[in-house]
Amino acid sequence: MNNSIKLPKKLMLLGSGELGKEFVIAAQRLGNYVIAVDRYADAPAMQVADCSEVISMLSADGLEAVVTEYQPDFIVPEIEAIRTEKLLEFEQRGITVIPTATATNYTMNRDRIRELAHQELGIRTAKYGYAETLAELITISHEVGFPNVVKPVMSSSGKGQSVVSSTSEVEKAWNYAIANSRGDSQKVIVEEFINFEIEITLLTIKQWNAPTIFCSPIGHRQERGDYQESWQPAAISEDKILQSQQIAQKVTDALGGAGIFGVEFFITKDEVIFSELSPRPHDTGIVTLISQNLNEFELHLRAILGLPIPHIELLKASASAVILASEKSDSIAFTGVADALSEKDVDIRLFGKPSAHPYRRMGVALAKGADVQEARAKATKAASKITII
Ligand SMILES: Nc1ncnc2c1ncn2[C@@H]1O[C@H](COP(=O)(O)OP(=O)(O)OP(=O)(O)O)[C@@H](O)[C@H]1O
Ligand SMILES: NCC(=O)N[C@@H]1O[C@H](COP(=O)([O-])[O-])[C@@H](O)[C@H]1O
Ligand SMILES: [Mg+2]
Repeated sequence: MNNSIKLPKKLMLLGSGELGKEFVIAAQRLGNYVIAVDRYADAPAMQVADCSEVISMLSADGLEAVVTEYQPDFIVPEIEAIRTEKLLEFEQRGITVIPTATATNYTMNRDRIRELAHQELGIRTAKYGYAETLAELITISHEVGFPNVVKPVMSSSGKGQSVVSSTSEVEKAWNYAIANSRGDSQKVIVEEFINFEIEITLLTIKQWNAPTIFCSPIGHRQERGDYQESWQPAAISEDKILQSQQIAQKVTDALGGAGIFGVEFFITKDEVIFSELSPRPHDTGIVTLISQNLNEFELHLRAILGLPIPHIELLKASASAVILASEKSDSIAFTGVADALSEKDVDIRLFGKPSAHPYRRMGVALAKGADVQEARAKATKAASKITII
C-alpha cells in the first residue's frame, strides 16, 4: 500500500459532459480540486467543479493557456476530440495524462486503435477497410461485403454512422459520414456488419501498481450508433467473459497508464469480437451509479490517484435507460420526475445541459430489479415518464 499519496490533488477535466459531472462528484468527495473544461459554458461537470474554463480543446494554444494557468497534477480527458499531440507535450513536462498521452492519441481516431488491436496484437475484429474517396469506398465495400457499417474515422456516439446493405446506398453513407466527421477528416472505416447476440462493455480498471481488474460485463442496446439502455450483469458464458477479459488486458497493457477503460465487444454464438474502447468512463457504464459498491467514476478516480480498490461488488441486477431530447431548445425544463421516482429502487440523473437538440442525451433513469429483465423494464418505464418541455 502506498501511504505516501497526499490529497488533495488538482485535476483538470477535458470535456465536461454527464460522465465528467459524476467524475467531479467522485473527486470532490475525496476533497480534490477540479477544473472543468469544455467548449461551451455551463456544461454539466462545470456545475459541480471548483472552477471552469471554456476553450476549444482541439486548439493547442487553448490547452496551453489553461494548463499554464492552473498547473494541474493530472489531466483527465473526458471526450475524444482533443489536440492529443499537445497532451504528449504536457506529459513530457511532468503532468500525468490519463491514462497516458499516447493512449488518448491512439483512441482519438478509430483507425489507430484498430490497427493496434488487429495488426499489432492480432485480436479478432470485424473485417474492415478504409476509404478517403467515394470511389475507394465503393471498392472497399465490395471487399468487406454487405451489409456493412460505414463510420467516419473521427466521430463518436454514432455520429455519421450508417448500415449499408447494397451498392446503391454507398454514396448516401459516404455523404453522411463526411458531413458528420469531426474536423476536416475525409477518412471513413467500413466494417463487416456483425450479427451479434449481444454487445457488451467490459469496464477494465488499469492500476499503477496493482493488477488490472474488471467489472461484471454490461450489456447494452444501441440505436443510431448511440446507447439507449444498458444493464448489468450481461448474460454471457464464463468462458466468453474470460476471453473478453484477456483481450481487454492485452489492449490496455499496450496502451499503458492507469484509469478505467470501457472495452466494447460484440458477442456472437461462437466468438468474442473486439470493437473499440474508451480510455475513460463509458456511457453504458452509467448503470454502475446504481449497480455497484463503487461506480465507474469512483473506480476511475481511485485508479488515477493510486488508491486501493479492494473489492468491486455487483449489488443487484440493474439497468439504465436514456432520456433524450426530441427538439431544439435553449430553455430546458422537465416534468414527470415525481412520477418516475415513485417506484422502489428507481433513481434518475438530469444532466443540466443548457440546451437541447433532437436525440441529445439529457438525463438517464436507473433501476435495480430482481433480475435484469425487471431492472430494464423499470428503468425504461421511469425514463418514459420524463418529459422535456
Ligand atoms: N461492425 C458492426 N457490426 C454491427 N454493429 C455495429 C458495428 N459497428 C458498430 N455497430 C453498432 O453501432 C454502435 C456504435 O458503434 P461504435 O461503438 O463503433 O461507434 P461510436 O460512435 O464510437 O460510439 P460511442 O462513442 O458511443 O462508443 C455499436 O455499439 C453497435 O451497436
Ligand atoms: N459516447 C460518448 C459519451 O457519451 N460522452 C459523454 O457525452 C458528453 C457529450 O454530450 P453532448 O454531445 O450532449 O454535448 C461528453 O462530454 C461525455 O460526458
Ligand atoms: Mg462505441
